[in-house]
Amino acid sequence: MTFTDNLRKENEDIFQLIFEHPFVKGIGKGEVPEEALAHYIKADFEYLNAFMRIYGIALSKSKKREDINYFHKKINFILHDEIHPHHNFCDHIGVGYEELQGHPLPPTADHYIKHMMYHAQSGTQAEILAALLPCPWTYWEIGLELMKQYNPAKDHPFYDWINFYAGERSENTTLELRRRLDKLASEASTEEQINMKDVFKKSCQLELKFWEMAYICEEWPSKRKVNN
Ligand SMILES: Cc1ncc(C[n+]2csc(CCO)c2C)c(N)n1
Repeated sequence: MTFTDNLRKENEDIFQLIFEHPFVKGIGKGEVPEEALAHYIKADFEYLNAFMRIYGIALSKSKKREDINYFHKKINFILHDEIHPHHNFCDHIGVGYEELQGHPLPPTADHYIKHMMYHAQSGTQAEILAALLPCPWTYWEIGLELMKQYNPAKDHPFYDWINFYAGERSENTTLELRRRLDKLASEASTEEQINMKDVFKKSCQLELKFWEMAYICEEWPSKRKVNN
């Protein structure tokens, strides 16, 4: 069993909670409240910006040309392809993508981004990849799960979203990141491996909390909101 096989096994409970989350199930059923979709896009646009910056930090810590090329390509993929699923949600609610950009981050998205950013700034390449991997991995498996359970037809409102994440490129992103993390783990000390496991688990937990954040339209507390 590889290091990342073990990571997956140790976090089976969180993966299941993600598949069972009402937002995720709602994508499968084609029924997600409009406010939840808008809240998700507002936070996720900023999340993608942060993700690219973190790839940029990983790039700046790379010694090999091949690694520099890898992170460069991954930034490009987010810029030009990862936005398609966002457009699917925006089109469904009839709101322009630009309207949902530049909003402040709700608490959970802020926490998730700062968690990744902390490990990117202070950690080894292995630690950075451990923080990033749950992002593509949980989405790929969500895509597969929704495909299996709902087998959406072309007229399903989230056909594009589900097909994007169940597809080959989503699989390749996950498998490539796993391969890289497995290699780094094989060269890491036991202490470093324990740290990588903790970082990976926290990102899985924050993936779950991100869905919940969007579903409940989580906001920072303020007097105005408490009073009315
Ligand atoms: C909270 C959150 N988690 C994961 C994704 C999906 N995602 C974002 S960037 C990327 C590519 C990684 O190379 C993938 C799969 C998302 N949109 N939002």
